[in-house]
Amino acid sequence: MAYFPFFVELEGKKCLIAGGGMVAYRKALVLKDFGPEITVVAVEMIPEMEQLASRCEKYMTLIKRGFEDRDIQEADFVIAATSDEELNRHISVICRRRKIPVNVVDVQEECSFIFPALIKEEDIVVGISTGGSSPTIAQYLKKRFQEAIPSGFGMLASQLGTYRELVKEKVPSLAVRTEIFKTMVKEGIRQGGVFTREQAIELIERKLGEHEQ
Ligand SMILES: C[C@@]1(CC(=O)O)C2=NC(=C\c3[nH]c(c(CCC(=O)O)c3CC(=O)O)Cc3[nH]c(c(CC(=O)O)c3CCC(=O)O)/C=C3\N/C(=C\2)[C@@H](CCC(=O)O)[C@]3(C)CC(=O)O)/[C@H]1CCC(=O)O
Ligand SMILES: NC(=O)c1ccc[n+]([C@@H]2O[C@H](COP(=O)([O-])OP(=O)(O)OC[C@H]3O[C@@H](n4cnc5c(N)ncnc54)[C@H](O)[C@@H]3O)[C@@H](O)[C@H]2O)c1
Repeated sequence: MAYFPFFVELEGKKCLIAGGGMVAYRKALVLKDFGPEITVVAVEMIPEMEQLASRCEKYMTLIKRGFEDRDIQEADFVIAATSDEELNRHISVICRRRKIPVNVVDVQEECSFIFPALIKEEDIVVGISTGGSSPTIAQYLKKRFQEAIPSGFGMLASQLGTYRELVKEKVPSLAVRTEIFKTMVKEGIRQGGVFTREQAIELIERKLGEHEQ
């Protein structure tokens, strides 16, 4: 059965990662761009994890010791990535019991959520999953989609996001608003990923004028 891609706000959420090896590090690296507070509990950390934590001091805490059940108490979601399979399974069981979403890296039956192959361009996020059938296909599609996304597209989306309130305020009709947003995207792409506020205001006036006639 296919998995549904909920897009969840992680900013300020508490993430616990058990394990401090390369697999745990890769998860921390991906997640940090989505703003959760990450706590890593592991007997040993690879230097990459230490460096990442010192770069993201405010959002990452490293605890060097063995995992203890109480570590999940505050967590909004958990990733089990230790080299101890038995422990990873145990973490999955106690999280599920408390309805805390849990991912056990590479062990689908112990996951309540799985990781997609991910493309992130600022606020544009593409998550590709095969429901676990073939992570290699997910990775292959990611490369293809990455090539298909024009450069600067994330920046353009963020920019257009800042005009949404303005358009909603000035343009009462949903149909005209939609037309304006479509024109902004088309023009933004043509202009290499930029659509200025002045152009937005000019476009709003023009479209309002056209629809008055
Ligand atoms: C997308 C990605 C994200 C990430 O890991 O962050 C991811 N796996 C990636 C790569 C990858 N993983 C594996 C290979 C080796 C080739 C192969 O086995 O196919 C490769 C490719 C490579 O490394 O070249 C091994 C593997 N993975 C799982 C199993 C268990 C099993 O099959 O039973 C085994 C066998 C272990 C063994 O044989 O022992 C299971 C899962 N892996 C998932 C995600 C979830 C389902 C995603 C989906 O729906 O497709 C799920 C269910 C759970 C989870 O981990 O969340 C990442 C792409 C990275 C990127 O973005 O570039
Ligand atoms: N490296 C890979 O590419 C890869 C790929 C797929 C699956 N895996 C699996 O994922 C797991 C992690 O891989 P890795 O390469 O990061 O391993 P690793 O050996 O580099 O790291 C394992 C981490 O688990 C920690 N750990 C072990 N027992 C612990 C405990 N009781 N409490 C807290 N922390 C504990 C260790 O301190 C270490 O930080 C392994 O089970 C591995 O088989 C690895």
